[in-house]
Amino acid sequence: MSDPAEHFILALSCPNRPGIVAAVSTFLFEKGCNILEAQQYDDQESGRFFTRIVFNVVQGQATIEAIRAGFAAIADTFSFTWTLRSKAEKRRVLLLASKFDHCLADLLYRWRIGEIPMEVTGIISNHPRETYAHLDFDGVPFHHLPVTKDSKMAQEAKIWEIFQSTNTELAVLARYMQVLSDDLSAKVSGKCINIHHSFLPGFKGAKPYHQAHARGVKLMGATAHYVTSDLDEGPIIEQDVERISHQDSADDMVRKGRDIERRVLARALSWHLQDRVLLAGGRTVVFRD
Ligand SMILES: Nc1nc2c(c(=O)[nH]1)N[C@@H](CN(C=O)c1ccc(C(=O)N[C@@H](CCC(=O)O)C(=O)O)cc1)CN2
Repeated sequence: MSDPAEHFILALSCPNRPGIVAAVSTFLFEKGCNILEAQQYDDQESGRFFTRIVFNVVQGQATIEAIRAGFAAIADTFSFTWTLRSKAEKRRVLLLASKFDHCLADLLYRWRIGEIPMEVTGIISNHPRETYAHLDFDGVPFHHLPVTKDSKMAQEAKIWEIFQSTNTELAVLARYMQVLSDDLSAKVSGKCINIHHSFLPGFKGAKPYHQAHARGVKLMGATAHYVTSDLDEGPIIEQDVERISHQDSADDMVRKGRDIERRVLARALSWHLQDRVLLAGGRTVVFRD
């Protein structure tokens, strides 16, 4: 029997129609489950329904495996795209970074203090370990994978080999400054989050702060999005901005930008790991905490 203290997260989307909530809630009730949280959204534009339900088992002997097996029948009936997992399950995350380490350092700190529960399967960088001399990688394998135009395919093959061999579920580009090929982007589709250092759509590419400064913007920001083969075009998960002025130099913007990038990426990663982010075509539905 499942321990009532263990909470489970059901996240699903499907073509919208009457009876979805009734079918799901009745199934959970009949399995002795109690709904603890429920958020839902009807997307009129796409005609799709989205919901995230947190529940525990309070009556009967149902195990999560039995609940999963029983739910599959309903999922077929309603054409659900769904996930069901224990809230206690730590997802396996691979971190990638380049020269700038502020997002990597921030995620490692939040992980070590337990703010973001996850298993860090490794750190990959196209720069050597010395680049992060002041960071604590204790217990985390570090992979220095330099890359050039000629070695890109071979380097990406190593990234994918590490992703697969470590049973990684999510890659995080924590200011990893190499554009992933169409092939690798397809392989990690929906399983790779990038932090872009501007408020998209805005200044794309490797140097958005300098573009923003030259343009004289009064607001600057950062964007966390799923990675697709279209550079900086993936479904947006989270964004934030800060007001700046004519007194802010490009370097000031880079400094202020670090803080925005850190908090936006941490929020996006945390929500993804809690199954709060559901893909909706080229967009996302985010059931924030
Ligand atoms: N397939 C994708 N790959 C990556 C994305 C993405 O959206 N789709 N985002 C980037 C991150 N990024 C901006 O957020 C970015 C990084 C790097 C570049 C770029 O032009 N890089 C040059 C090399 C630069 C260098 O060596 O310093 C290049 O790759 O030729 C643009 C945008 C991560 N990958």
